[in-house]
Amino acid sequence: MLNPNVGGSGLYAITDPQWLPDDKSLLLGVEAALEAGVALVQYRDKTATEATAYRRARALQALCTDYQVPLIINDRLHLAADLGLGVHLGVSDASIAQARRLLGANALLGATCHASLSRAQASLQAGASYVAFGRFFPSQTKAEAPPAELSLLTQARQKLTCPLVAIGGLNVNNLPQVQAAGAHLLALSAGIFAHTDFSPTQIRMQVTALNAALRPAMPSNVPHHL
Ligand SMILES: Cc1ncc(COP(=O)(O)OP(=O)(O)O)c(N)n1
Ligand SMILES: Cc1ncsc1CCOP(=O)(O)O
Ligand SMILES: [Mg+2]
Repeated sequence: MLNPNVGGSGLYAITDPQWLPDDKSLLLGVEAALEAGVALVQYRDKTATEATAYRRARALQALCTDYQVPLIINDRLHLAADLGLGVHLGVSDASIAQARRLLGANALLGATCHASLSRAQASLQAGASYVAFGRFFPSQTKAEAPPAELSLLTQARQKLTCPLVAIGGLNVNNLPQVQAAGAHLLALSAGIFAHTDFSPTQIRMQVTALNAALRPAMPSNVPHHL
């Protein structure tokens, strides 16, 4: 279920060790985002060892459970399986079909589709719960991510009935146009967590400002699949 605080169309907070480098900043940062209202959290950490990733994911799982917000693991399918969590997979990761088999019918499975509607359709056929397009703007977190045009979201909205995630360089200024183009979920990493001096207060204020920039969801905007 999506967080009712954000009415079914909301923020998807993605962690990154660039912005949240240790256990303490990760947990305080994500808790601040949860307090201010995010619909989904993704634990994305390319550099942690398996043991560290397990410890951090376990702690995030407890935190997200308290706030009744789903936690999704990036890339690490077996970690997701060990903890009974969902997973987000890209073109170079494990396949959606394999993840669906391993994680079962109820797991949240996200698929990166860059700028490809046909990849989105194939991912949904294979069992994805949502599809993610982008990057739509230059990203500090992942500068090399392939670009996509906002009109793709409008086309996807006409062709697909699943929740649509937009990612890449989103911020309080461009959020309204990304939502207006058709995104249900707005995925941000730097736009939530990157600050010169780490501060949960800043993160809380940032998420509050992002939510204020979002138009309330109309009933037809609410994705029913999450
Ligand atoms: C919500 C969301 N969308 C896209 C991505 C990117 O996934 P991927 O292409 O596998 O790249 P990495 O994140 O693994 O670098 C994502 N993580 N989340
Ligand atoms: C993982 C990923 N995939 C495409 S852009 C991106 C990073 C998103 O982070 P930011 O919101 O900081 O651009
Ligand atoms: Mg990946």
